[in-house]
Amino acid sequence: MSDGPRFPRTGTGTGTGTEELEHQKAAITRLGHELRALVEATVRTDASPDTLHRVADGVRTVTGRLTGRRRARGEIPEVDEFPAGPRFYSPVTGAGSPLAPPMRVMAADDGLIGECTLAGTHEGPPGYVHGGVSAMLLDELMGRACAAAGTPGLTVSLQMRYHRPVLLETPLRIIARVTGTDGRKIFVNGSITSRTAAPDASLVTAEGVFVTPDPDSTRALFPGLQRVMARELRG
Ligand SMILES: CCCCCCCCCCCCCC(=O)SCCNC(=O)CCNC(=O)[C@H](O)C(C)(C)COP(=O)(O)OP(=O)(O)OC[C@H]1O[C@@H](n2cnc3c(N)ncnc32)[C@H](O)[C@@H]1OP(=O)(O)O
Repeated sequence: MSDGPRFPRTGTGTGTGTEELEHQKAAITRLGHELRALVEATVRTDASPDTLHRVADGVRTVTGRLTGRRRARGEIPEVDEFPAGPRFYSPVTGAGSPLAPPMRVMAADDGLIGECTLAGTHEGPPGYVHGGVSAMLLDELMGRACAAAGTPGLTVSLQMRYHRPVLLETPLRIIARVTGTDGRKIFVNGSITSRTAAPDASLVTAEGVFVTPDPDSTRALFPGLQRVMARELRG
C-alpha cells in the first residue's frame, strides 16, 4: 500500500451551513447546465454573423454579472468534497463546468464506473470524440479511482490505446480499476466502451501510473488542502 498521506474519503463538515451549501450546489448545477447548452449550440449553429455578434454582446453582458469575490488559484470551493468526492468545476465531472459532459461516477465492486454522452463540444474527427477528450475522461476517472481506494495520487504516466473511434451522441461507459500499488505508486487500468453498440468491445484502453506525493510535496502543491482539512476538523 502507499506510504503517502491519507485523506478523508468524503468531505462532510463545512464552514457554511448545509442548507446554504445545497442552495449553492443547485444554483451552480443549473448555471452549468445552461452554459453547456450554450456551448453546444455555439459549436453547432450556422447562425448569421449578425446573430453571432448580438449573442456575443449578450454573453459579454451576462459575464459581467458574475460579480463578487473570485476564488484564488488553488482555493478549493466549499461545495467540493476534495479529493475523493464531487468537484463542481471539474472539466470532466463538474456539474458547474461548461466543459464537462458531465460524467456521472458510480462505485463498482472493484473500481469506478463513469457514464456520459458526448456531442459537438467534444468532437475531434467529424462525428467522433476527440482523442484528448477520451484521455481526459480516463485520467479523471482513474485518478478518482485512486482517491476512492484511499490512495489519492497524481498522474505520472498515462498510456492510451485507441482501438476504434468513439462515436458522438452515443452513451458511453468508462471503467477505472486500481490493479496494484508499490510504495507511493498506484497502478490503474481504464477503458471506454459504448453502452449500446457492442458493449463488450473496448474502444479505448489506458494504463496509468499515479503517485501519491509525499507529505511535504502535498503541502507545497496543495496549500488549499490545509484549509479543507481545518474545515473538516471544525465540522
Ligand atoms: C495529494 C494527492 C492529490 C490528489 C488529487 C486527486 C484529484 C483527483 C482527480 C484526478 C485528476 C486527474 C489526474 C490529474 O490530472 S493529475 C495532474 C497531472 N499530473 C501531474 O501534474 C503530476 C506531475 N508530477 C509531479 O508533480 C511529481 O512527479 C509527483 C509529485 C507526482 C511525484 O514526485 P515525487 O518527487 O514525489 O516522486 P518521485 O519522482 O520520487 O517518484 C516516485 C515514484 O514514482 C515513479 N515514477 C515517477 N514518474 C514515473 C513515470 N512517469 N512512470 C512510472 N513511474 C514513475 C518513480 O520512479 C518513483 O518510483 P520508485 O523509484 O520509488 O519505485
